Amino acid sequence: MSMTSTDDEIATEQDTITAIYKRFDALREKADHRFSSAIQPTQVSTPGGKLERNIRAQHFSERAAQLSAAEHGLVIGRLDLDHDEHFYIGRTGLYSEDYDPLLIDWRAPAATPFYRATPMERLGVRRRRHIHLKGRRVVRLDDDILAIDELDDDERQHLTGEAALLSSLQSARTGRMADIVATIQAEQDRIIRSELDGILVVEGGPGTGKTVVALHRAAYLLYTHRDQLAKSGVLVVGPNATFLRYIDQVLPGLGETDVVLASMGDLYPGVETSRTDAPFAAAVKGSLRMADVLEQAVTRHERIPPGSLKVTTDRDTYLLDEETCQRILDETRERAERTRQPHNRMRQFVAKKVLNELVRQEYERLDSVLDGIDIPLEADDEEDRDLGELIDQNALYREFRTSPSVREALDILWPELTPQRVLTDLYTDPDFRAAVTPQLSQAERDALHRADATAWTISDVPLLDELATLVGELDATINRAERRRRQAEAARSQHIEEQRQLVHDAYDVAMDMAIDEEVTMPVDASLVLERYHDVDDRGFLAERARQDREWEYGHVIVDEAQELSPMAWRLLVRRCPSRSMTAVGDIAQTGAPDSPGSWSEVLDPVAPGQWRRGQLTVNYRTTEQIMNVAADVLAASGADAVAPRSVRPDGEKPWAWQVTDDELADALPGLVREERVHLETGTMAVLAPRSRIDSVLASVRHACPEATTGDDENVLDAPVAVLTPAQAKGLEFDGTIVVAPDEIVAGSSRGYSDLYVALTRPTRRLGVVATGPLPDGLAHLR
Ligand SMILES: Nc1ncnc2c1ncn2[C@@H]1O[C@H](COP(=O)(O)OP(=O)(O)OP(=O)(O)O)[C@@H](O)[C@H]1O
Repeated sequence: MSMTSTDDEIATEQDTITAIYKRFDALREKADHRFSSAIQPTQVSTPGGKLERNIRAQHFSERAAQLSAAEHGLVIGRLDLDHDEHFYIGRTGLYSEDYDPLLIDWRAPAATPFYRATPMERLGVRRRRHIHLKGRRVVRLDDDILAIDELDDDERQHLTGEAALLSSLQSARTGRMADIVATIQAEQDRIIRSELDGILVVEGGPGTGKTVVALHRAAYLLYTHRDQLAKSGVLVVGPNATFLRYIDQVLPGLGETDVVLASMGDLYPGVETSRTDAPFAAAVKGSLRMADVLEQAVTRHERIPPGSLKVTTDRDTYLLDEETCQRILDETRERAERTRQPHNRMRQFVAKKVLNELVRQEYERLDSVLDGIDIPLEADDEEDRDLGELIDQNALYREFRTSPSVREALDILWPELTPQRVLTDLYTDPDFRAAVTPQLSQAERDALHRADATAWTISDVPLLDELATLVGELDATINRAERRRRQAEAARSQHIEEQRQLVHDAYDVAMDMAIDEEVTMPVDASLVLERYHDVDDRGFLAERARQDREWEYGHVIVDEAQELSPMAWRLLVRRCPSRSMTAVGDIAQTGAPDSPGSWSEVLDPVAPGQWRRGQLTVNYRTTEQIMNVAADVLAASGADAVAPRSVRPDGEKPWAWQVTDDELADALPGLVREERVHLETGTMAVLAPRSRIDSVLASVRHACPEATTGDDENVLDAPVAVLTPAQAKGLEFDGTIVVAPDEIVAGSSRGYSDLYVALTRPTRRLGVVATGPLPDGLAHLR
């Protein structure tokens, strides 16, 4: 076996690749064709016929999209096994016309050795070959020979080892994250294929692939647990909109579309925000104590007015004294607790109690008027023959129920609440706030104050969501939903026969699809039915999930998870009660001053005993030279964490430049120009403390007029991005200049973490421009 990619070998592989693409084209054409015929107007008007058409249209459009996503770099490599067997690994699985496997999907169990086999643990692999394609042309082969004992000396000298990985890491960045299916490393593969259940916390320093691995895990889980996840979808939560744009091509590129990408500010339907609070206010809002505060804030709206509550109707005026009100509230709360009903749901119950009381009082009044008639004490007493004959009790109830005065009384005792209203009261009314926050200090209480209560922030989203579960839907919404449910129920029973027919049809469609795609596994008809049945009414899964606060996802992936507050975790667990989650993060990169110091602090309260850890130890982004600088800063910060080891020895020397404050504006354009010359085509960022962003942008624009800041949604496409370290979190650039590192450190109690984040963004070149003393750890750069 030879390890060099001779022209002969390339030519041989080219023949195979050409044959695979030929088959691929045929399948793609078939999917396109099936899609076109599925969307043809049809004569069939039965529900079964429409269903079949919908299923076909959506299925084949998805299949066509999946195939189209797989076209670029369709074949990843080849595994040569013991006993002269071999097969090809690709972005999707393909069968020949005779049902022989042509290409194994990278997520299939059979592909695992491609990522995990090592010379020490060969897993039956003799050679792993990475096939590099340009379009459909084979341009290079990189071989890892694992059966080293069988090699002669000459062959050993040609060992290419990690050539494929290194060439991928050294390529210039585009401003968008790319997939890594060709070069997933063994420790990453273990995390990607880790079981679905429970919360997997993936820890790892900067650049260890936490984000990219989490996204490949989503693709793997959707492939492996399709039946479970296709119905419920996967939610990926990232820190901000720029980050989501940075990663949004990865999953579609892997053929997966049933994924919702959102930041915390998007997770409460109807409120979309990227506004942040001051760090102290954010810390108070994120604290677990807010769960109690919100509960008290809701209870506080259930009020007993001092004195008596007066109800005036056309008939008379009635008084509900304090004792009666108290009894009604006590009984309601007791029932709410027993039946676990939210506040708004109990309003009907309160109304019933109030009406009973009014009817009782009316009977009493009539008793005195109709002297001599035997009046019962309880209005709903069935024994009440004499009075019952005189009064239409139902009419009396109706009369009270529709009285504006009764409604007003109810609004005092048990008002209908919205999450927005409760939070507004908490933020704007100091007396209300003081009453419901006995567990907060005065400073914490004051931090909650806000003049414009509806200027919702990211930290408000978990609070609104928590309140939504405490108050429940409004009556009107419930009634609407109830009406809809009843109509649907009626429609369902009417069409029971048609429904049976649908299942029948779905089964036929499922079988057809199995045959069309030459898959040997039968497709599950009930899954087909569930997945596509209401396509017409409610749109695709991701859209439906995004709009529904009560949607329960099959799996949730959380990036930069170290930044999430305990209240945010409570929201996420509500979105995924099964707690099947992947949380990736690095405590050493935490920016928020009060954020948790350990994973157990945040996860034990929401998922005790249900979470486990995975570790990534190797940095694939940053060169060794740059990582050494970052590691010094990490050590100087006194953090326990150890910086990850870099696999890239190919780096250029980081530099530091000292200027005075006055010189900075003049110096920056020259430095930026020089860096861009070094980088040639690569991407670049200038990272600065928030207070300097405007002035830095102004001077960078002298060198590069298209430079822009993190507030611009096109920042990832700009040749130079001017960002704060917080905005740069999770992103990467070929070159980075860090401005005023001492101010970044002094900016918050987590300033060293921010500097560590800033220093670990570049893939190739790092420069530091200081206007003050260089912080510990950077001193020797000068
Ligand atoms: N196996 C791999 N093959 C090729 N590239 C890889 C591999 N693993 C990681 N990378 C690349 O390394 C870079 C860093 O990955 P990623 O952003 O996922 O790291 P991270 O751990 O999330 O970093 P940070 O915590 O700093 O945001 C990305 O460009 C990613 O594509």
